[in-house]
Amino acid sequence: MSKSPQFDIVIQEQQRLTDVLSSIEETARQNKAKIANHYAYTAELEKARLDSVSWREKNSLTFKLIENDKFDPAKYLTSFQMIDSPYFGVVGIKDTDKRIGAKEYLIGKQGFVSHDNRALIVDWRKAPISRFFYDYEVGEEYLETIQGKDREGEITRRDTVEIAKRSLRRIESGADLYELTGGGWMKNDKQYHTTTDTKVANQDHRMVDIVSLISPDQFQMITSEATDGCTLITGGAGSGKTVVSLHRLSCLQFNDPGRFTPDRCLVLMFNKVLRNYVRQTSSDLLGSTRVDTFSAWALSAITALTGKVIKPVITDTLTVQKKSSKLSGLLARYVQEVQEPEPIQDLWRFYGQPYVLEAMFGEGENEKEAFLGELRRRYAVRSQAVSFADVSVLLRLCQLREKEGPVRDALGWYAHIIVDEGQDLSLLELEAILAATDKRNSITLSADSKQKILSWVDAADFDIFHNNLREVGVSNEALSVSYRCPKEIMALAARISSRENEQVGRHSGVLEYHKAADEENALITLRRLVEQLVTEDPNSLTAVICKKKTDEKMLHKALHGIKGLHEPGELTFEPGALVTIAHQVKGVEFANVILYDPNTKDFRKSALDRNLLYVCVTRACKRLDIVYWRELATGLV
Ligand SMILES: Nc1ncnc2c1ncn2[C@@H]1O[C@H](COP(=O)(O)OP(=O)(O)OP(=O)(O)O)[C@@H](O)[C@H]1O
Repeated sequence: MSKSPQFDIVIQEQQRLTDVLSSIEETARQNKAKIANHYAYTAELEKARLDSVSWREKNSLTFKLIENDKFDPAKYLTSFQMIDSPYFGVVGIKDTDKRIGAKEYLIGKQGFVSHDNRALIVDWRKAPISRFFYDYEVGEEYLETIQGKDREGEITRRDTVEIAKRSLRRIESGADLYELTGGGWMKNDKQYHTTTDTKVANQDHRMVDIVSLISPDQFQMITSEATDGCTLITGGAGSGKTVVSLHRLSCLQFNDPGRFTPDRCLVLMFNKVLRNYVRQTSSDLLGSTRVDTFSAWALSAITALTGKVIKPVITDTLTVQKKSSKLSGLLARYVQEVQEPEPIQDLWRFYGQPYVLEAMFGEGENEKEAFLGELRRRYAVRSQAVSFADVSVLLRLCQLREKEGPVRDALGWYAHIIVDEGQDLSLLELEAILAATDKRNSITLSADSKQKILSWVDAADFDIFHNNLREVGVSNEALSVSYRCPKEIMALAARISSRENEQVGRHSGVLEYHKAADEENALITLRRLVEQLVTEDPNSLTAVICKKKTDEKMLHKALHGIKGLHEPGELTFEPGALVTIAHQVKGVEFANVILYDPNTKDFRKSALDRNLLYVCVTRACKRLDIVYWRELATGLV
């Protein structure tokens, strides 16, 4: 039997892991014993107090119990949760200070101090030390201030290790990759390992954390000291805006837990699909912090402000008018001039003001009259029929009416809010979010103007809000490398978006066009492709994306019976294949995307359609297939 080769680095790292694991176990054992001793002593004191007949002795024992409780080891001995995968990074330094000299740090998702008081693992959020890992290359000289002292030296090592179920699986060291395979440890050249590879291996296609992969510019944004005011993160599709925002909040919570408690933090996502996509990772990074859609949060904020539970009806023909930025200033004027105690009646009266009607309809006298008539009817019958478009107006109105100060979950409350996909929020929505933060207005806002896809939101709103943010302070950060899509797909995306500075992806993938003679043949091609992709790699996830809801149903029928095809309805991120529409996929990603029939009628030359096309093609992590039978939309040819 041939023996697998022995690599020194693997032997050393295995030994290190064994030492760290036994130290973690010994520390846990000793901590448990300390806690048990403490409780035994407490029980002894309590019994003695109960048995005592002298009040003087009872008092003395009560005092002892109070003192004893102050030193309860359970309060300060936090248990180490990451034993299966205790660290992911090894960084070596050679410090010019001889007392420090050569030293290696292990970087993990939780810090660990052993029973004999050695800091064995450093939490990745402890910036001064973890910066050695994230910010420097091997051979680079560093100059850092750590605990008030300037430190100089050279980085001697920067390796990434993968440990699963307490065993070492992989080491990336410089250009070398050591990997445990079925046949033992192998050494290969390092290849670009995408987060999709991790998803395929885990058979779970929701967002994965990137702590071991964070780039230097991402690390700077994540650990930025600007904790007050707004941090605006811009960047093209797949540049890491969402993951950077989530990791940034995780850092804030770690470094200032008293201020950024989970109940004072909020993460707002574009839609339910994106919320479900990030939830697992966000709860690992952010604990019980609420992650929700804007609408769900806004409804609960209205309840917090008014005590009313609102159930919006979906259809509203006046969405564009109700999302108009002009309403923002008019709400402030109305609140000054009119008093109306019932919140929804207040909303109908607001819309009925002449200056509001003017702003909503301009010269359109007939529309004004019709709307006014409807408002009078609603006011008379005390109608509660609020639409989704009314929600942000109502929320802002309730916030402006509130005079008492902070209201939990609704006004002046949050220490930090993350807003993802900010370009698709209206001015009123953005203002409501800002008003929900406390005096320090701490927000991370991510946005990409080339991914604005909602027709009822005015593109100028985001710029107005950005301009207004100057009052609370705004720092602008830009991400420029796309991590999601392969080169070929990014080159196509850059053509669609006409984005000159779009940096092409770092890895290669597949981009293929499949022209069919007619719809029937296009469906045959589609079926063949889906079958092929699902069979070739049953652990990956393929999304078939079309423009219209009616096509979604038709495609589902055409693919019926394929093994691994997801049921229609809410998207899940299990392996297999799914059919969805373009508007659902913003913010999420799939290993393979098949874009079905992106023709010139469905994707016209308008900016919105171009943006939607850009969103569709940039969802693909490995492979993009375009199946078509009509004239291809501009940008795709
Ligand atoms: N430094 C990195 N190294 C490797 N992968 C990364 C890195 N940063 C982000 N990624 C991966 O790139 C993908 C895109 O990240 P993310 O969804 O945060 O981008 P985004 O800018 O929000 O994209 P979009 O605008 O399309 O929503 C994810 O799979 C993420 O895990």
